[in-house]
Amino acid sequence: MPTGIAIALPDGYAAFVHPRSGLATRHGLTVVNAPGTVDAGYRGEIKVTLLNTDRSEPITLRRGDRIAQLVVQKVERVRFVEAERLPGSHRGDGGFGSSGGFGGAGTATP
Ligand SMILES: O=c1ccn([C@H]2C[C@H](O)[C@@H](COP(=O)(O)OP(=O)(O)OP(=O)(O)O)O2)c(=O)[nH]1
Repeated sequence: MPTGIAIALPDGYAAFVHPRSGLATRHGLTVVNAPGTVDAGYRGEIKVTLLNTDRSEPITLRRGDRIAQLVVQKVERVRFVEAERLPGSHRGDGGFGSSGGFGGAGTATP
């Protein structure tokens, strides 16, 4: 969805295109690539990749509708350093779902 908006962010910042909770909750409308990343050097039009997840109800959008929200944040520049091993942590290498927290069928954890 075109927005008609172009911005020039200072170096060291990025903007993130987030869905709006109200549209998501009431209409199932979300942003596919949420959050969309707008790089500091980008000078084109900001576009919003909307997805209507409601398979039964179409949604009509009109010019001026507030379809997303833009969050501007400072971002760190990092330098990666190769290491033989990483410092320990409570989680360790436990991956997706390893910390529990929901009672999916047959996967209950104490
Ligand atoms: O929701 C979004 C996400 C990105 N952009 C614009 C700004 C961003 O700077 C540019 C590229 O986005 P991104 O870096 O996510 O794209 P990519 O798929 O990694 O390709 P590339 O960086 O090669 O363009 O597209 C939008 O307008 N809306």
